Amino acid sequence: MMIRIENLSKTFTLHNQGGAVIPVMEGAELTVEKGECVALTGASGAGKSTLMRMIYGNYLAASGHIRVGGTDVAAADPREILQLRREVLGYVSQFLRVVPRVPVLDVVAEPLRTVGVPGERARRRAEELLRRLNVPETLWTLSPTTFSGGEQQRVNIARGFAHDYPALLLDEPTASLDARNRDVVLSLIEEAKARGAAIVGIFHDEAARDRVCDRVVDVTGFSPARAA
Ligand SMILES: Nc1ncnc2c1ncn2[C@@H]1O[C@H](COP(=O)(O)OP(=O)(O)OP(=O)(O)O)[C@@H](O)[C@H]1O
Repeated sequence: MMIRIENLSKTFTLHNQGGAVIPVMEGAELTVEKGECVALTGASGAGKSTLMRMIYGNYLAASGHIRVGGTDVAAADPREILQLRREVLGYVSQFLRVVPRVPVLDVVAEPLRTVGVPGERARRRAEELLRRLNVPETLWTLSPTTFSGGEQQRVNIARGFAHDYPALLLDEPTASLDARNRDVVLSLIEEAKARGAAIVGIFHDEAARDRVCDRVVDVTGFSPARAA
């Protein structure tokens, strides 16, 4: 088991609405084995993004456990969460957070450098991913600030797959990609599974979901309304 969520609950406190406390999740349970990819489903507002943010440690849990490898994210301090994100838990978001003036090659190689991979090897891995994702070589030395949406997304994916994270969160990884690059991303996901990564993702692209996901979990089942 790589990711195990136990009896997880979440409330939001609306400070601008008299401190109203809204329960959004209750008693959530989810286990993702090594090499398994689980898709979160449920209508808009059901809580897919909230669950992903909780696993990544962005949102605090009201109670319960979120075990990723040997760390309980629900109880970890910020330093432990940062270490987990560097080494164990990757997150491919929908959008690249562009750092001004950092060239594409460094953006992609950075997660590898952070875990101690030597410069030359990190650069070769970055080049390999950029080539596979059809990012033209003429762009590699530029900052992605001015890139198109699809180009930025491909840089983002290359960065997210540079280090072989044991656990991965994918937020609509094929959104805004053409058929050819969509296929490359699905292959990267399949390769990550084959080397044993545990993956949780949101896939609105149903054909993509059917191809790479082993299981679908509807987060509607985690909503407190059901228990009430
Ligand atoms: N920071 C927040 N403060 C208050 N309420 C929030 C916050 N984030 C999410 N919510 C509420 O929690 C519920 C779940 O939202 P979430 O974004 O997780 O849904 P989702 O399933 O990802 O939806 P979508 O498919 O539209 O992205 C919604 O009712 C939303 O309004």
